[in-house]
Amino acid sequence: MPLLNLTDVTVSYGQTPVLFNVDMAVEKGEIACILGRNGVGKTTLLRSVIGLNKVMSGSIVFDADEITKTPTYLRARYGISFIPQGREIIPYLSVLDNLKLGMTAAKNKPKKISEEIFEFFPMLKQHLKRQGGLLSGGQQQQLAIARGLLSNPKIMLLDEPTEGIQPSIVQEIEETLKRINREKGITVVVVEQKIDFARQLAQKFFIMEKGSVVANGHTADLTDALVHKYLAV
Ligand SMILES: Nc1ncnc2c1ncn2[C@@H]1O[C@H](COP(=O)(O)OP(=O)(O)OP(=O)(O)O)[C@@H](O)[C@H]1O
Repeated sequence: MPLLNLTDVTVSYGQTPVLFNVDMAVEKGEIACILGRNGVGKTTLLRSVIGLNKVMSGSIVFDADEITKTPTYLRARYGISFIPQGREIIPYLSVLDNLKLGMTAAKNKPKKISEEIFEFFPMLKQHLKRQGGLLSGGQQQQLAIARGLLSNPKIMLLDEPTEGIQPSIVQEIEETLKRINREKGITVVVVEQKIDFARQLAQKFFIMEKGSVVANGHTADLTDALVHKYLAV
């Protein structure tokens, strides 16, 4: 059984439907990417999985539990972590306090930040007392991923983690996500615009167009023809 399974999911903003009959299955331990041009519904899809957008019809099953109507804070406790577009670091809180926010979402709330976090993100240890808003974009993205990891998730959903970030940090983020996946067995779903990053990171892809999944498969089969048809601008 897939870890995350969306069946026939439809989502609207007011009267305007944005996702139509979306089917998507992500297996435990895999890294999947969701691709598509601007405005096709990728963010809405991730927000629906964590419960920030209401599903009008269809079902979302996570780790054998039906969660379609489950409130967001419970989905977080079940093990879904969402790292939003734009990172949403609290600018006036210290790096340490931003990290602690992640722990509040966990099921068994840890008492302190485990050293493991700094093995994945050594940079954060040097900046614990700094205000989150003073970090660079790339550092804030790493803080957002670390905060997401502190909720002790089974799956991490990341919305455009490389947006506006310099290439060397993009590379670092790719390697860290692979390590988190490999060493902790955490399933990863990434919405991405950078095709090369997606190809290198993920084993599986889903392409969306106009609110529907129109192609999916192994990233080895993400051909230039598919990229040209659905992703080229
Ligand atoms: N809060 C909202 N109210 C109304 N419509 C919205 C809202 N948020 C998004 N939309 C619309 O829903 C559609 C899907 O948007 P969404 O942000 O999910 O797409 P996306 O693929 O993530 O785009 P991008 O790559 O630009 O982030 C778009 O037509 C967008 O204008």
